[in-house]
Amino acid sequence: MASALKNLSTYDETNIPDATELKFGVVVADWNKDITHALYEGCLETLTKHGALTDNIHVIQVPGTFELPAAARMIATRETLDAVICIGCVIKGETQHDEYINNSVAQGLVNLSIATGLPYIFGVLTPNTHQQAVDRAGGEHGNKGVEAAVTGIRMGSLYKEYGKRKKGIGFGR
Ligand SMILES: Nc1c(NC[C@H](O)[C@H](O)[C@H](O)CO)[nH]c(=O)[nH]c1=O
Ligand SMILES: CC(=O)[C@@H](O)COP(=O)(O)O
Repeated sequence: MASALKNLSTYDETNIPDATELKFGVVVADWNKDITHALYEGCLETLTKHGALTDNIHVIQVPGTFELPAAARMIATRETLDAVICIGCVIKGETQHDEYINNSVAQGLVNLSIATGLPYIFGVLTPNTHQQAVDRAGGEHGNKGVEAAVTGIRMGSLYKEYGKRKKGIGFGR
């Protein structure tokens, strides 16, 4: 459903687990900093609103959206996490460069999620114009960072419950 029809900041708050025990990685791209920092603020505010502790939110910055999967994997290797939220904004230019970035990052994060079991959240805007990005980074269509945080909490809670093998049974954490 288009963001114009479903505000990105609107969600059922009765269907959100408590995040107090959850640990998050948050990776933020520097490109389009005005947008990505607004997304990050929305994400952080939502995580803490639902109980996440700031000590359990590990934040790193990368040059661009294309670098999100690699950095997400790095932080997931260094820290014991329940979800990794990736934040970026790729604005269409004159060439197809945006498509290569967006498709690669989306596939890369899905591959990481499936291969490791740990949830990697695609908090990336892929607008045609800067205004479309503004509208989705706290503007008239809400904040994609809020949506990414809600997804991270829900998926992180599932991972904590179901994603880790019981000790002594097979591989994995
Ligand atoms: N044009 C945008 C980029 N481009 C940079 C790439 O993400 C990457 O850093 C570069 O290709 C080197 O690997 N990145 C964004 O996040 N947003 C853009 O609009
Ligand atoms: C999506 C991008 O990397 C963008 O800056 C590239 O712009 P262009 O396609 O005009 O080179």
